[in-house]
Amino acid sequence: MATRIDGKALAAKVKEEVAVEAEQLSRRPGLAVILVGNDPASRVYVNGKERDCAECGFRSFEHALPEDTAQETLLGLIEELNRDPQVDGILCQLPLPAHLDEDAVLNAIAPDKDVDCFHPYNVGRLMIGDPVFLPCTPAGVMEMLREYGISVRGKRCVVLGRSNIVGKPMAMLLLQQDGTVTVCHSRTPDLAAITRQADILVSAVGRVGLITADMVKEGAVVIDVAMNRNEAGKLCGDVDYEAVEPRAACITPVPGGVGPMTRAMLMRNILAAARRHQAEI
Ligand SMILES: Nc1nc2c(c(=O)[nH]1)N[C@@H](CN(C=O)c1ccc(C(=O)N[C@@H](CCC(=O)O)C(=O)O)cc1)CN2
Repeated sequence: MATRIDGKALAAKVKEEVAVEAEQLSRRPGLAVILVGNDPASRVYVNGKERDCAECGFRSFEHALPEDTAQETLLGLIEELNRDPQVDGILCQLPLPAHLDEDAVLNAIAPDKDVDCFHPYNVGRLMIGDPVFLPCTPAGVMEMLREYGISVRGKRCVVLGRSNIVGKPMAMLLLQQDGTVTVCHSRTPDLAAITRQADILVSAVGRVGLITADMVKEGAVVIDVAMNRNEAGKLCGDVDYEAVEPRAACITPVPGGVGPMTRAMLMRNILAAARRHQAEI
């Protein structure tokens, strides 16, 4: 039977640590959250982040904008928040409505307030191994591996998905801890032949039931980053949990795995931003 990696419990522990450290600061850290439009899932995630902020003793400033918000309006708000000394971190909830230029929006956030670690400057710093912030979802995965005593060094790591938010930075963090990393994507032929070699398998594709038992090596660590809804509308990842669990050494559930860790790592980044801002004054 595999060890179930409990992201919910670990996230609670991380947030408690962040709250204790935040008490040492001379000013409460502040997060500005921008939500454009009416996507119900985004509303749930934003509410969750605001709750996390309260638990950690942070302030949160919500900016909910209508679906038809113009690009210039959004960029104007970000400029204001970049200058606001009460705001340590700025987060623009994704996805944005289709008429908005996501790259231009993310690039407008000041790198020292970019607690999602999406700005090209911060992505570059991550690439060269000198990060300002760690990207929340991949950092959450690394924290889970560390907490459960899973060393990456010398391991064959396979990452499924090549998004800028998860797949690419995930591969980079595994590489920086001396993993031998392969990134697979929609054009990868014979996916199963590669996933079967993985000591650590990270799936971030977004397809229900993608990872079946025959694709997993006996004793592998299986990390499911995806958040899908199955036919019954139930939240699930890419991994067929019931089938894969008996083959794995360790496995993350969905929900209760990587998702809560993403939020906890965001709190760490806000704390780090606030510390830096307060040291500058
Ligand atoms: N600006 C950002 N936008 C988005 C990000 C992000 O990191 N920054 N990631 C995702 C959504 N996301 C955070 O924003 C996120 C999604 C889900 C969870 C989570 O805790 N999931 C729970 C289940 C929640 C539920 O019941 O619906 C779990 O897995 O247990 C956290 C963060 C896209 N946008």
